[in-house]
Amino acid sequence: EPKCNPSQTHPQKETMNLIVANIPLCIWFQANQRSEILCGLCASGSPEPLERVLDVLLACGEFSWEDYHNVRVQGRPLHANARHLLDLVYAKGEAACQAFTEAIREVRPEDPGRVTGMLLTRRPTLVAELQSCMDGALEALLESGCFTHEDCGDVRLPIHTPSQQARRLLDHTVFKSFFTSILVYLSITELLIYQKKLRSSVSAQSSFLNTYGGTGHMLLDDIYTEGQLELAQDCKDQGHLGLEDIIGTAGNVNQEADTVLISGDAGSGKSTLLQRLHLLWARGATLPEFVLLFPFSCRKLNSELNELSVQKLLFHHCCWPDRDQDEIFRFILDHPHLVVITFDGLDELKQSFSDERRVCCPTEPAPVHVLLFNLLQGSLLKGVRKVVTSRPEAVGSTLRKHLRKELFLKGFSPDGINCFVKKQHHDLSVASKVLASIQANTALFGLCHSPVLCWIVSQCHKELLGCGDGTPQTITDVYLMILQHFLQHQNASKCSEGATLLQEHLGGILHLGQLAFQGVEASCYVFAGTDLETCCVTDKEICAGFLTQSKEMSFPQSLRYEFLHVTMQCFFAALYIVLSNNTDRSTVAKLFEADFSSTCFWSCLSVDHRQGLAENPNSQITATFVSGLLSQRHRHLWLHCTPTTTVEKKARQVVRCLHNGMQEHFKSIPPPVQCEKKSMHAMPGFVWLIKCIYEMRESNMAEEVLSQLEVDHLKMTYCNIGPVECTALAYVLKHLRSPVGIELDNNSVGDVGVEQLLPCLHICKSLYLRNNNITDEGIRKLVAKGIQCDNFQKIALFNNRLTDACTQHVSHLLKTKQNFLSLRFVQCSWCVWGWVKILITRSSVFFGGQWRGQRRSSCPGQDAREWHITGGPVVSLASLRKCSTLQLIPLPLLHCTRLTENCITREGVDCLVQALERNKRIKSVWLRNNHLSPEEVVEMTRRESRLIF
Ligand SMILES: Nc1ncnc2c1ncn2[C@@H]1O[C@H](COP(=O)(O)OP(=O)(O)OP(=O)(O)O)[C@@H](O)[C@H]1O
Repeated sequence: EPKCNPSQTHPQKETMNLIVANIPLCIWFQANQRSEILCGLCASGSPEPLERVLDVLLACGEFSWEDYHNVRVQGRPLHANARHLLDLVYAKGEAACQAFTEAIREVRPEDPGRVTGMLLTRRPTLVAELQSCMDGALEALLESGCFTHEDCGDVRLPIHTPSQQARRLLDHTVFKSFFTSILVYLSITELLIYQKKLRSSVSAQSSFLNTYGGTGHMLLDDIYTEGQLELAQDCKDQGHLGLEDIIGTAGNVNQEADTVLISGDAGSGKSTLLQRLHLLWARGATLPEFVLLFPFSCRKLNSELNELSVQKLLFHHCCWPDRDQDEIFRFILDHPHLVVITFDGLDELKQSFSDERRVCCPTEPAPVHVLLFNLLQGSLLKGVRKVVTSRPEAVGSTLRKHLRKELFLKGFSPDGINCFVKKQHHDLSVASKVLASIQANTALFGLCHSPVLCWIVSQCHKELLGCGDGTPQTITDVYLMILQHFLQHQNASKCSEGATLLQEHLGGILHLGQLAFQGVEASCYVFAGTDLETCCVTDKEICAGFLTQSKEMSFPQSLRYEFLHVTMQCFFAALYIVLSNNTDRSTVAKLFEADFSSTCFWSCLSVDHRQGLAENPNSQITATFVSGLLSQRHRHLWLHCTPTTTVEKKARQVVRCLHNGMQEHFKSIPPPVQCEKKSMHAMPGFVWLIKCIYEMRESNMAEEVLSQLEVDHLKMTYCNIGPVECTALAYVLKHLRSPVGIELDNNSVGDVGVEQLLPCLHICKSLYLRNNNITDEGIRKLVAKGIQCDNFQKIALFNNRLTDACTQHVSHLLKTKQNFLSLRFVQCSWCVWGWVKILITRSSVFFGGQWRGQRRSSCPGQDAREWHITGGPVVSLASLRKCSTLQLIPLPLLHCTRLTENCITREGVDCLVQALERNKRIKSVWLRNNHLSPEEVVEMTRRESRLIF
């Protein structure tokens, strides 16, 4: 066996260096490195590193189950298993070696020699130290699962003296995992005590949900509902992602980077997701491999004006070690991969990300944002895993290059909405009424995909159930509902509504509005008592429900407040803009300036002031609310609050801004290249303007704004379009004068979004919905409407969640709509019979990559050769020779091996020959091992030389 001397430089580190040095992998695998890799995999005595490498190799497909079992032979010594693994990897060639090195990087095993070595060299001192903390050490080992009760009993045997017990414990540790060694190490230092303190403080901070602050406490455990978390990169078959995947290996794109980004829209649940992660870590229920977790909120970091070192930042802002600060920090520096730091709400930081100022020394003080940026880049605390959340608008390319991976949080799924409402209302009859009311209004159902809106809607169930036909349609409607809800709470005895209610509370609304407005202006979301005084916010207004006390660790003495949610702050800022006479006349215009860097308040700042400051996505949300509040539908509410002429003037300003904003986009459309269609590639700002127009819900205005849009094709790929945006798009685009192609690939349209798009299907020539999480139900609704729309002639649905069940709708569409031109499906989970059903209908159908898709999705674990494409289906394939555009035949058949071993009979080959007569593009068709006699093979080869038997 190779000798593993813990005091030497660790072989795994060497391995890493080699990988970095890019030595050809096969050479690297040859004998001279072998013993070092072996030692790296086995030095801890635990099979864990080897097993984790195997997990990665299995997951990436380099190893089959057979390989796995060949390596992991129970009862065989660990070194023998590891040797077998190396042999196998080497035998498999370069690709496997590559995957193996990646796997080692993924697993990045701790330097076990270092810790076990430390236990060895410090053995005499440890024996002495352990005697005084034996109980704590055993408790921790038992709790973590590293020791069993028998192990503890063995250590504790009464025949042993205390020093013998300590020695026994150390002896046991040598044969256990690396984590056991770490725990023993923690036990004799202050670390274990610090970890406990940190866990309990993280648990205390994350047990309750903030939004319920003013309306009663809600335990996170009782209300947490899983949201839809997806990898940003186009990862096929990624399936459902959970909390552990945030740090897990799935979707890693830059192995050298430490930072994972979770992006999502306002209210999509990013903070709540992190809160859940913190709570579960504090309980030891997730990320057990991380010894310390430090949670930060960027919103709160804004108020730290002193320069700090990283050590101070961690200890001062998260949890203060009562003793041995330096030793604990040393542990963090020495074992970075056992530590996670989370930063919630990067978009709320006053400064935008920059990698210009480098700080590499952990004791060097620097402004907090500089520390944060250096942590994210890995210049500080390299190896510590960082998880950061942000709105997508606030993430630029400079940060992206430092990301290990990016995940998108897309709010609740339809099932999630169901589950959340039931958790919110224990009375089942109320829950079902609320759900029925939400489902009856598809616009509202779309809105409820956003957790914050779902929370408001279900919080205001009385208002919701009492509003008859007038249920909320827009985001502004939902926020007006909660405004009314809280105001009515204050009016317990009186029963005023609408305009009267607002008039009665105008003073309070303006005070809170001013606070919110100034906050949005200055990217300030936490308010001190003095801020409240400046805006004359009274105690009664504080208790009205819109504000909640901030859980600020660094200012425990002084009370600080936040709005229930930042979108609530934007709503109050919008109310202030609409109702106050004290705002600048140009406020509305500035709010709508389309270019983000010159939006709103941003442009009020001098250039010097702007430098380094973050852009403010909350201005756009405020602008959306201003549009809604100034719409015709809501103007009656302000009758008694502010002169009608002022409101009308502001409304005209909004309309003008929207009009101008759209014109800017239209002007950016390049003239069409010869023979190509005129196409507009919309930016997220365009979608935002569409949402503002929808909030106003004024048909004339929408029609007028769109009258100047002359394009054949509207491309809105990667624009973060979900059901809410689809509602707005359909409302606005239905006013287009001539039919267009609408490309919505790579968004989160889903079935609910598809339903929302139906009102504009009549002006839609083609609809591209690739990669949009659409199921058969969505297709059913799309087809039902599509067959009534003359212009609708083309649909692309690659990479959705379609099964065989939807093929009947597709064939119905093809049969019913004689003018349907093109249907594009790739990577759908259809089995071959589903395809056949469509194939036998008429049309030009593009089936590129279909076989691959089937193999991956609908027949997991099966090879294409196992499909039974018998004579019947081939007849159907052949029948397609009558089609006008024969795009489909060449593609699947070009991969000719695909028809090998498919039980094809003479009848099938006959049809194939006829089809091939019309198709000269196919060079060869492999038909080996089908159901043909030797005579039939000879005959067919004579008839068609491209057939290979
Ligand atoms: N997974 C969830 N389960 C239950 N409720 C949730 C969940 N996610 C969000 N919510 C509700 O929605 C509210 C807003 O969510 P959260 O603050 O997490 O969104 P966010 O994406 O961080 O928003 P922002 O970007 O504006 O900070 C929460 O306070 C909570 O009431």
